[in-house]
Amino acid sequence: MAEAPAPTPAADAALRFSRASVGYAGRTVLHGVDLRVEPGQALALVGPNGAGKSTLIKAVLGMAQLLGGSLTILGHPPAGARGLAAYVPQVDSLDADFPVSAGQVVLMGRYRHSGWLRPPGRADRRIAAEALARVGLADRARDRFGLLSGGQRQRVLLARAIAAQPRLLLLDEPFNGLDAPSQEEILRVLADLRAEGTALVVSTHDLTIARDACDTVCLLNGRQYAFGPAERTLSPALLRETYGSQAVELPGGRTVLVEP
Ligand SMILES: Nc1ncnc2c1ncn2[C@@H]1O[C@H](COP(=O)(O)OP(=O)(O)OP(=O)(O)O)[C@@H](O)[C@H]1O
Repeated sequence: MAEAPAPTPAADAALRFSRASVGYAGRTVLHGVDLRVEPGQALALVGPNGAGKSTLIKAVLGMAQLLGGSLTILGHPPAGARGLAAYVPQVDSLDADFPVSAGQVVLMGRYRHSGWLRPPGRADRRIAAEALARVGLADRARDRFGLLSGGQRQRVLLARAIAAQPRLLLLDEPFNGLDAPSQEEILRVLADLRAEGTALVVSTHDLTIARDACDTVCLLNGRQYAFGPAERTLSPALLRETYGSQAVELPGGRTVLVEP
């Protein structure tokens, strides 16, 4: 009798939260997080200010505490996932006066490969130069980072993360205050990275980007309100539940977010 084939173990998700609570100094700021992102998929984190979007991203990076449940990155806990994930911070969270060139910022993305004490080698410099070219800024390597436009600085930060060659890329409001060309350039690069199998987590207030550029959406406001395909999750009813009166439904069924 032919032997039954051994069951194939399910491939590890790029990111998985199971009934997770996260916070700081023992205090939970976000609970009930249950989601999964597959390689090559993009997840949008959507919720009002203070909802916990950045905290969820920081938990993946080991910068916020996991206070309950579980969290794995390609099957590893955050402490064992060094090098698998890279982070693109909000551009206005960085000191623009920091006296470094755009090329030097991107090269920082290679330090986890070369180590902080060893100077980056030729291969590191080539990978960093390719990353800068990928975001359309090959000719700006020598420009001072702080003198670039906000959109260009955001693209340099994306290049720094790409240079780290991550399997999971986390972006904290990458489109905030960006000019249209920079936004389009970033969306194009993100689509290419997904096609190569990189998983993305993007926090955003932009419902159009969440719907058009992401497969799944997680609605957050101190807890997870919904997680699932973008077209189902971005419904007027779920947005109103998450945002309260900040979510306004327009004639035609479109929902927009307004400041309180
Ligand atoms: N380092 C920290 N220590 C303690 N509490 C923090 C820390 N960072 C954020 N918080 C708190 O955690 C909660 C969630 O904040 P978080 O920055 O994750 O929200 P967010 O959804 O990213 O908001 P925004 O859209 O305004 O960036 C807030 O109440 C905030 O005050």
